[in-house]
Amino acid sequence: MTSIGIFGSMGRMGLAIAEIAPELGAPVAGGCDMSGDPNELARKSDTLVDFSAPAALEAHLAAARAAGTPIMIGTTGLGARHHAMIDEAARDIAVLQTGNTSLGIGLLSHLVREAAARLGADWDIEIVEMHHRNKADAPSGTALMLGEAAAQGIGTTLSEAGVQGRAGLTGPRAAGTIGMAALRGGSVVGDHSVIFATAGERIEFTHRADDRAIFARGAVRAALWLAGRAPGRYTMDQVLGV
Ligand SMILES: NC(=O)C1=CN([C@@H]2O[C@H](COP(=O)(O)OP(=O)(O)OC[C@H]3O[C@@H](n4cnc5c(N)ncnc54)[C@H](OP(=O)(O)O)[C@@H]3O)[C@@H](O)[C@H]2O)C=CC1
Ligand SMILES: O=C(O)C1=N[C@H](C(=O)O)C[C@H](O)C1
Repeated sequence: MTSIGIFGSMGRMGLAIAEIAPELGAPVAGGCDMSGDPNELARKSDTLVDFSAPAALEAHLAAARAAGTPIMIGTTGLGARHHAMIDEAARDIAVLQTGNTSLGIGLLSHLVREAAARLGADWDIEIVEMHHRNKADAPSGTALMLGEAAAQGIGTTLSEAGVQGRAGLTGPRAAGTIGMAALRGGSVVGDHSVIFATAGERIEFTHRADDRAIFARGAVRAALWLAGRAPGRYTMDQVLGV
């Protein structure tokens, strides 16, 4: 049996993963949070998941690398610096990072890319997400993934086309942009809508997460899939086969 070590084990996601992993045949080797030794956890685990915070990523990757243990990273709010660290670690171990481990979002990313490519330049693209009041980062990692998929569909990148929130005298909407808005409140697990709007009609793709179990299941599946893989950076598409 392949054992899983959990970085961020006492958090919302860490607890959900600890509950689901044994049901999927993976015993939990242990967990680690602000206190605890990442190196010890990496050594005693066959595969790792990280649902903690960007500030912890460097230490978690170093521990995984030193132990030669694959790692699935679900933490969001990562910047270019963090992605460079992940690329570097992927030279020595199998690594997968994604802002959303659910099957629904895996499929939705493809649908959004396809819709953006087929609808063409006269359709405006807007992304709205809502999460619980305790979420630390905005926009969500998922919104950024969906934004990147839409940007690919229209032949650009999110850093070129993205517009984060709007306020004040913004003037008319600039053509070819992808607007993003983040709402926070209550206990919302995670809602994402991608809206395609043109004169006289609108298409809306919405995914609603009702339970963190969907993320936990995907994370465990990905971590098990990574076990025994050659070093490299893998994607959730490869795990889900969507
Ligand atoms: N990819 C996906 O599918 C999903 C990704 N996420 C992402 O996962 C992350 C965690 O979410 P969630 O579980 O809701 O958050 P929580 O705040 O509930 O949990 C975070 C955990 O990480 C630990 N932690 C925080 N900072 C550090 C640090 N510097 N070093 C070590 N451990 C640390 C916390 O420990 P302590 O209690 O000691 O502070 C806590 O156990 C977020 O980035 C979130 O966006 C969430 C859901 C799905
Ligand atoms: O913090 C959360 O809760 C979630 N974070 C991920 C994100 O940033 O997209 C995934 C999910 O939406 C829940």
